[in-house]
Amino acid sequence: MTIQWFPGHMAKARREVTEKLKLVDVIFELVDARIPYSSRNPMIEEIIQHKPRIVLLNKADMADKAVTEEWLRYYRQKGVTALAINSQAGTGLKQIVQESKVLLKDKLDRLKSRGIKPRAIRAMIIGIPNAGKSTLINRLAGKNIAQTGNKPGVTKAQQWIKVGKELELLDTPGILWPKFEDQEVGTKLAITGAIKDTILNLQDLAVYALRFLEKHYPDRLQERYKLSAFPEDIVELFDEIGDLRGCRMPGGFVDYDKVAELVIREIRTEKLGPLSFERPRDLLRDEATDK
Ligand SMILES: Nc1nc2c(ncn2[C@@H]2O[C@H](COP(=O)(O)OP(=O)(O)OP(=O)(O)O)[C@@H](O)[C@H]2O)c(=O)[nH]1
Repeated sequence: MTIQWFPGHMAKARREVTEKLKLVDVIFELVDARIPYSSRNPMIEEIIQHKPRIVLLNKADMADKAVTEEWLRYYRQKGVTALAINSQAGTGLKQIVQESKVLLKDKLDRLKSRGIKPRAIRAMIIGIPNAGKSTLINRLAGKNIAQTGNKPGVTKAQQWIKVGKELELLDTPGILWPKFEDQEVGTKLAITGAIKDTILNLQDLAVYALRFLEKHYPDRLQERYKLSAFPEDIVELFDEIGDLRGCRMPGGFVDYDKVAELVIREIRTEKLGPLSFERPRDLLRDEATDK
């Protein structure tokens, strides 16, 4: 979905989420497991206040397993419940209900002690565009309710979706904006396909991605593009990939736009395997330098 996040739109999105907050016991904050930091709303804590929250690292099938484990540990250390899930295949979803019960145990016990009949836990999903909110809603509902893909959701009366006996989910998710004013965040969102009609230059994206792969996944890069060694100069790397894949302009020169497009497409379609573009240790380093 392409949303123009003007201040007015942000205020409206925030208002909508705040309104719905009153209806639920717990928030499911959906992020992209490949970029858990960049795919978050920068104001999420401020917006949801003290509402219990579970962070769902979605698209875990596309992320580096070992790095996802690091993220889970990172959240655990912060006292935040986090789960790795794949909404498309439906893996990890049972745990969402279990963890919600754990998180809300005190509240439910309190209600019970006051003689209030136990009721289902009420939840809503919040996330930035393309995080997989509709896919998750449909999976949890067990049928096609929310519209998936990259189109704006259809506005309709709010409904509760029953997820077994113990959970009720708002059928419309809360959509919030990412921290796109940060250039690196924008780049990662574009590489992972969260920003579709990118205003960022494709060659810039590919340069960033190739440098990142060189550093963190050198073997996969080498294998995919049959590189004998890593050239010092990024232009040479573009040349090698272009030569190998026949990305040429009419005169026979390497077409760098074509190389960039190819590299980004192959990353998005997992031709280089599952990749994670940020690690908690980068974040911890940033937090340390901020102080
Ligand atoms: N591989 C993989 N793809 C997923 C997963 N979850 C969602 N997707 C894909 O990600 C894309 C976006 O999913 P949506 O459910 O439309 O995302 P959304 O958050 O509702 O998006 P908006 O409507 O733009 O707010 C779709 O192409 C989904 O098929 C997942 O766990 N794994």
